Amino acid sequence: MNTNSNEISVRLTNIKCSFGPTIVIGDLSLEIPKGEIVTLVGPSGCGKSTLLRIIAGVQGVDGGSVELGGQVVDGPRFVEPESRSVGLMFQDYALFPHLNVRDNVLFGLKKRSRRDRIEIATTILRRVGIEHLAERFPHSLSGGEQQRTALARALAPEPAVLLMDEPFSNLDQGLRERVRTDTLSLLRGLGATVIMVTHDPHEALSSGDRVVLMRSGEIVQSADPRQLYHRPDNAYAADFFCSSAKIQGQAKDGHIETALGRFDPPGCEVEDGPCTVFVRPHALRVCDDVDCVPARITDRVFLGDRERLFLRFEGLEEALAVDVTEPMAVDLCHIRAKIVPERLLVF
Ligand SMILES: Nc1ncnc2c1ncn2[C@@H]1O[C@H](COP(=O)(O)OP(=O)(O)OP(=O)(O)O)[C@@H](O)[C@H]1O
Repeated sequence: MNTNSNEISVRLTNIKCSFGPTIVIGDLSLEIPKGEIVTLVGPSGCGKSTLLRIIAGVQGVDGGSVELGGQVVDGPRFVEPESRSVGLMFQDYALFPHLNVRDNVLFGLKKRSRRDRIEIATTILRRVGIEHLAERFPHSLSGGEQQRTALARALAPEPAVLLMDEPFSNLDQGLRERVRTDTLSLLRGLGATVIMVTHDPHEALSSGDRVVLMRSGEIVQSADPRQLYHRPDNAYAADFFCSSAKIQGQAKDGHIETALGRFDPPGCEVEDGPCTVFVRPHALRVCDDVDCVPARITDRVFLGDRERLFLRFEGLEEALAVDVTEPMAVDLCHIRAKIVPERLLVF
């Protein structure tokens, strides 16, 4: 796989797809450079899997065009899935139960000589770290080993783009994080172009070079994970990646007046008038400075490495969450806290 980032590996131009009267993808455009790992995230039914199926060629478009490696594969002309250089990896891995690990990997390499196929399979099994499992059958493998077998099978033909649909969701939490980290570092090392579907906001942020947030068949925002999290374009994107308390504000000359004080949030150009201020847990800090505001603790959730406190401030209906890492007395009822203005979001 190539890592020349100037080349576009996948180009979707104004694509549309409907099932009967239901528009599932409506006028969507997206470019993915070679070597980029993109996570596609959004609520259930927003069209993530349909988009993968369109790129794979198992679903056609009703309008627009799909290009892979500079070649049109759907739109004015249609290229069959088996003639597209696309690797697929599904949530359930779809391994062939009657074939051992090596033969599962060999399956996708039919067009080559037996000797070449064995050499390629051995190399990829080694890269993925399961060479020692080559003779084993899928039913005898752990979830993580099955995941690696499916990954090896998808990568063996050196596809121009690897499409992964919820590839880690079958693994339990502890294993999931480790397998995800290992898989992504392997894919980055190979310079693979990857589109990975997930419905998990944290997985999307931690896995993608770029995160594409979808809603109802459209792209809401496509950005670097940090930008998407810290500077979302709109309230939907802000809420998708982090729950926030919303407080009413009044904007005037770049300042925002709220029940918790007057702030100048950075990078926010809000028109004068009423606005909604999103207060995420990390936009609040427990402290004892003179400008801190007293609050009553209404609820606490112990999370191991931190504790989430819910604070009720005078003049605010909604409790605001804040995370603390220092142990707090269990009978503590009152506390003081203040806003970190640069972490506020205003819409
Ligand atoms: N073959 C089909 N015929 C009719 N409707 C379909 C078909 N495939 C998908 N849909 C509908 O298209 C919409 C998008 O489905 P899709 O599977 O792409 O969503 P998704 O974002 O991947 O959801 P999830 O996260 O739940 O898997 C859904 O409303 C689904 O019911």
